[in-house]
Amino acid sequence: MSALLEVSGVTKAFDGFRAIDNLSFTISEPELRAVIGPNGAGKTTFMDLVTGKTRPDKGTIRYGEMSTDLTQLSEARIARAGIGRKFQKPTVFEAQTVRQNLRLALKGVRGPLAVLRGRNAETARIAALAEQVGLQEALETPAGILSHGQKQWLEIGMLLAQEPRLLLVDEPAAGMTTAEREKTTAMLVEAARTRAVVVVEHDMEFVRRLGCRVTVLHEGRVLAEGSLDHVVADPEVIAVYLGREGEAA
Ligand SMILES: Nc1ncnc2c1ncn2[C@@H]1O[C@H](COP(=O)(O)OP(=O)(O)OP(=O)(O)O)[C@@H](O)[C@H]1O
Repeated sequence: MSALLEVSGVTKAFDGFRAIDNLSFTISEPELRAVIGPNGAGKTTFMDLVTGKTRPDKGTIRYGEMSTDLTQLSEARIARAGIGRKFQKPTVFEAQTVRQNLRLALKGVRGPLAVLRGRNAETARIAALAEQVGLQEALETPAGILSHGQKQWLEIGMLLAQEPRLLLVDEPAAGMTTAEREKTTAMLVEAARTRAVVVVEHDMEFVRRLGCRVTVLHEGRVLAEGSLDHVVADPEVIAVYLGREGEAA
């Protein structure tokens, strides 16, 4: 395990308000990491900064062996460097089948996999991806009639087709049934065996099942980090996050 992403002293303010405030933390490769925190903690802004959608006012985001500073790269360059992002809402091509969606995703493959040629190799790769996301029985199904959970899995499959080194996933469990959540957990755990996967999630049960290191953000900074048991026992985390959720319940 070595550092793949190193966020150092990153600050981003909107109209004087610091959404990210001198944020520093590291993600290893491979690793599965959960990022949690109350509304407005800066989770989305963090992902926007890593993917180049937003530029920081200060700080660096170093990535890969060459410690490339992502804050200097365009969104397209960052994506080509192997950083994939899954937004909360699935964005699959509804009129296309699962197979066609996966085929389209493979067309955008970067690097050594671009040499993947011939129908057999492509068919095998699509079958493997479909199996990875539990859609092997649905290859000829139009994406539009998949369940919400299946659409999310298809999109995860489409991202995996791009062989990302770092995959950012925003609230994958939202709107899923319990059975779907369990399958999603297994999928993310498996994907993180060979890459870094960062999951932003509100659902604590889901985070518990991921069984990974957890980073708690609050007011744009790391409030606590460690196992879920460690962070949920932290008095500051209880005060700003768990306590608040408890009140809302
Ligand atoms: N483009 C923007 N302009 C102004 N303020 C912004 C902008 N983007 C984010 N913010 C503010 O920055 C803070 C952090 O927002 P962010 O969306 O990153 O939090 P979050 O942890 O993802 O919250 P949630 O869990 O609600 O999605 C919030 O107070 C938000 O209102």
